[in-house]
Amino acid sequence: MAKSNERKHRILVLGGGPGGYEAALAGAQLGADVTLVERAGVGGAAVLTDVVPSKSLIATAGAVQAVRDSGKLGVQAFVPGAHGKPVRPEIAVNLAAVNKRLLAMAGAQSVDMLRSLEDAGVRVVQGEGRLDGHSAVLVSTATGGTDFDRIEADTIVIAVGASPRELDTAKPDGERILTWKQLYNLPAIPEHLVVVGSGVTGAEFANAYRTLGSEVTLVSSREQVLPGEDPDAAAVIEREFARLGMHVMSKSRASTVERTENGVLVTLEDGRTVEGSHCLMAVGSIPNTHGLGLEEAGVQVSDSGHIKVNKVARTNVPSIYAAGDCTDFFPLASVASMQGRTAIMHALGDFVRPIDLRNVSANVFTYPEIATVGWTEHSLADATDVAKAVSHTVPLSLNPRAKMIGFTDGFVKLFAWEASGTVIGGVIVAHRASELIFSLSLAVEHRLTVDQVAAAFTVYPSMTGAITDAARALHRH
Ligand SMILES: Cc1cc2nc3c(=O)[nH]c(=O)nc-3n(C[C@H](O)[C@H](O)[C@H](O)COP(=O)(O)OP(=O)(O)OC[C@H]3O[C@@H](n4cnc5c(N)ncnc54)[C@H](O)[C@@H]3O)c2cc1C
Ligand SMILES: NC(=O)c1ccc[n+]([C@@H]2O[C@H](COP(=O)([O-])OP(=O)(O)OC[C@H]3O[C@@H](n4cnc5c(N)ncnc54)[C@H](O)[C@@H]3O)[C@@H](O)[C@H]2O)c1
Repeated sequence: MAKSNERKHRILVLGGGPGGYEAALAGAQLGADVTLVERAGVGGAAVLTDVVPSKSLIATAGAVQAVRDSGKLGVQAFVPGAHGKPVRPEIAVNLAAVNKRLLAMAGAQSVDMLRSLEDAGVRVVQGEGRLDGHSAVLVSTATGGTDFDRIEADTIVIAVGASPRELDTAKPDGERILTWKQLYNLPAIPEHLVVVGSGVTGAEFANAYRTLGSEVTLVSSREQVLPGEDPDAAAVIEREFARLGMHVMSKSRASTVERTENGVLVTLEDGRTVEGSHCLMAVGSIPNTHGLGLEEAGVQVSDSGHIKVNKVARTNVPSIYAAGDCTDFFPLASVASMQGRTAIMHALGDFVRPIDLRNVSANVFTYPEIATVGWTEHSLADATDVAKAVSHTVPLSLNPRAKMIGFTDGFVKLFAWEASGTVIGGVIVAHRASELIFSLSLAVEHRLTVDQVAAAFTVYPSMTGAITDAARALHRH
């Protein structure tokens, strides 16, 4: 903490998403003089267009799915039809109301976060920032607009996020050909949504819109959807997509997407075509680092434009740190926040723990969800100089709680070093897996052994029972 006659450490944060927000709060907490420059709204893309709206839409899809699934538990809904014959009521989703709800929620969360920053003493400047050397930022009204401020700082944290990647041959028009940021203007459920890209974004939206009532075609460039995920988990999701009646076109790349009179025409590289009413482009993101003055400031970026940072979020320029999707770390809100906080702790000489990407937990919000932490099947297969690992999978069809509540599609898979029994990773495919993975995150972070995990009590009956079952199965004499 600075004494009253000392000049405070000046921190300038560029971008108010999870990375920048957390950096600014940490700086204020440690007594620094903090300014945050944000061009759109505090909370960033995470709150305004990406995580919050998408997970709220998915919550609505989950409610629809729960009503549909309730039949399995003996719940029936009938209304009297013609001649008193009972008929099943249809589920109707009012997308305009859903979108209104989620955009209002995102806006309110952004305002709450702005207030928290201001209450903490952070100065928030609305404008577009770019570096002016390695210890100042120029702020303008917009890209190419009028500069109205120049702010000097001892430490700069760049947390400018990323934007949807656009293909020249499939330009989004905001009406029929859409990025995920433009989905929330849809007045009604699209009749037939063609989703291009089967990464996490594509899979989550394809699942949600299918459940909400759209016909959905998923154009997937790979053999299996969700190529970055555990192959057994991706297989469960593919089965679920098939059960939902989604058309998944594997090993198919879209080459062009065009408007037709009433919809869209997607042409694949092999010449096949798919017609739909709308197309969602989910082909990845590009970092918002162009035109930021990084090169002039001497900051190293990768070929893809991501800022290179170390485990304490520092770039090669000592006064400049970077956090979140604009860096070469994992593009997750949780990682962005951790990097933002770590950057400030390091810059101000506080206790800092380098970020270990190996321990990050993540979740794909499909139905069922896929939650992961630590080493995966892919990373173990790619690593050459590591000890031998073992794994055990418990299908949820064997778990009493899963059977009772009717969610048996999924499993718990645990990875451990064979010699020591240390838990090194896990995959949970289950309803609300995101809420179950934390116990495995603790085990991985604190290097618990399978026997230590197995020794903890779980509630009977519970889904977490499958975690201790898997740990018990990995016991070595
Ligand atoms: C559809 C979708 C769903 C997702 N769901 C999840 C999820 O469930 N969980 C999860 O952990 N992650 C999720 N992610 C990833 C998550 O959104 C990102 O990892 C997160 O937003 C990164 O935070 P950030 O701070 O780096 O950037 P952002 O949230 O992108 O914020 C960057 C901010 O910087 C501002 N900015 C940019 N350039 C400038 C400039 N020159 N001057 C001033 N301000 C500027 C922007 O306006 C923006 O507000 C999802 C991503 C997508 C696309
Ligand atoms: N639940 C979450 O936490 C969540 C949700 C969404 C995104 N994210 C984050 O965002 C990251 C990026 O995910 P993403 O899905 O947006 O991008 P991605 O880059 O992971 O996936 C894009 C996919 O599109 C495919 N593709 C590219 N061009 C294509 C074409 N012409 N035709 C067909 N397919 C094509 C690529 O092969 C790739 O599989 C994730 O790794 C994750 O970290 C997280």
